[in-house]
Amino acid sequence: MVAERIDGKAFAAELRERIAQQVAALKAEHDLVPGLAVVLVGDDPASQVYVGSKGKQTVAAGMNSYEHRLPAEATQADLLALIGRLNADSAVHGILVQLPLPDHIDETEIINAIAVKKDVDGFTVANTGRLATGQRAMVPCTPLGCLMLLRDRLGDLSGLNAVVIGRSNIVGKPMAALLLADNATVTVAHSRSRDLPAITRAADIVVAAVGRPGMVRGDWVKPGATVIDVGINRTESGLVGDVDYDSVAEVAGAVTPVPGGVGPMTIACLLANTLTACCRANGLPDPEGLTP
Ligand SMILES: NC(=O)C1=CN([C@@H]2O[C@H](COP(=O)(O)OP(=O)(O)OC[C@H]3O[C@@H](n4cnc5c(N)ncnc54)[C@H](OP(=O)(O)O)[C@@H]3O)[C@@H](O)[C@H]2O)C=CC1
Ligand SMILES: Nc1nc(=O)c2c([nH]1)NC[C@@H]1CN(c3ccc(C(=O)N[C@@H](CCC(=O)O)C(=O)O)cc3)C=[N+]21
Repeated sequence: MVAERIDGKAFAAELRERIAQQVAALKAEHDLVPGLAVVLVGDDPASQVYVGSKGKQTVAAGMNSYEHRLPAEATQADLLALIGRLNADSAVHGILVQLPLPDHIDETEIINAIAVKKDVDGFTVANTGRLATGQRAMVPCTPLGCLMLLRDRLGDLSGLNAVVIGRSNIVGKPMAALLLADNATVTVAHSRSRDLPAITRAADIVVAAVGRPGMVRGDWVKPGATVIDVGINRTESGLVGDVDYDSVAEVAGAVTPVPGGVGPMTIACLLANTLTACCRANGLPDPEGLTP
């Protein structure tokens, strides 16, 4: 058996097309243009690439993009002042502070300074708590993108066994919260988990968000399972995920590639969240099909 290759790149392109149509309607009917501010501190090359493609795709969807690049030496006070200005700017509906931040910056304080309604990453403690308790939240982009791919392939997730490998605040934990809200039976594995291959072999859904190239292999996977690879690892042989694609594809029912899987969905969901934030800021209903 050869697994279906889940084409996240194509799915993301369709999603961006739908978003562009809804953005055009918002402009025509309400004279509103969603605005996304992206803050980048320092000159990390990977972050530069992401921020660049976020800006381009934001504009391509008909929204306004505001880029704020600060030097690596920027202080906590500089960043807090910038976020304060963006919070008060009515043209800005979404704010994203690219992570990681330099070591001298208190990341938690910066994230929680973002207005909850403009927190398009869903990283503030308020949105995290809202997601965990089933209240209307801004949902982190990467897990939201993974959920869309899973629902598209599997339909109703009720009762399925899902294993999330990784428990970070930005991927693993919100992924687990979304799967639980969709009535999956959720296991969260991490570096202290014992016998990970046995845990994943019981799963109908595996989401790997670890940062270890090729960790999940074919003999870790239940035949027919759906495997979502969040990992982005830069190696000598190029960009690879946390899943050993070739061996997993011999066993799984479907698997996302890297590149071309979850990554493009992350950026499309950032645009989705920016549109959602703009609608909510103006008392309009949530856009169709872009929220969980
Ligand atoms: N495609 C996309 O859009 C995105 C991709 N990424 C990528 O996803 C990956 C994960 O990112 P992120 O969540 O931020 O990473 P973190 O480093 O914050 O978290 C990694 C998690 O993996 C766990 N882990 C580490 N080693 C093992 C192991 N041997 N066995 C089991 N679990 C292990 C850690 O466990 P413990 O908690 O015990 O330390 C931790 O919970 C990275 O490759 C990152 O680049 C991230 C964001 C977006
Ligand atoms: N505040 C914040 N929010 C984030 O969402 C955030 C962040 N900080 N810091 C870094 C991580 C990582 N991340 C990715 C986005 C797109 C791709 C992506 O488009 N990847 C392409 C390949 C890109 C390439 O070739 O490098 C793909 O997988 O096909 C990957 C990773 C968002 N992150």
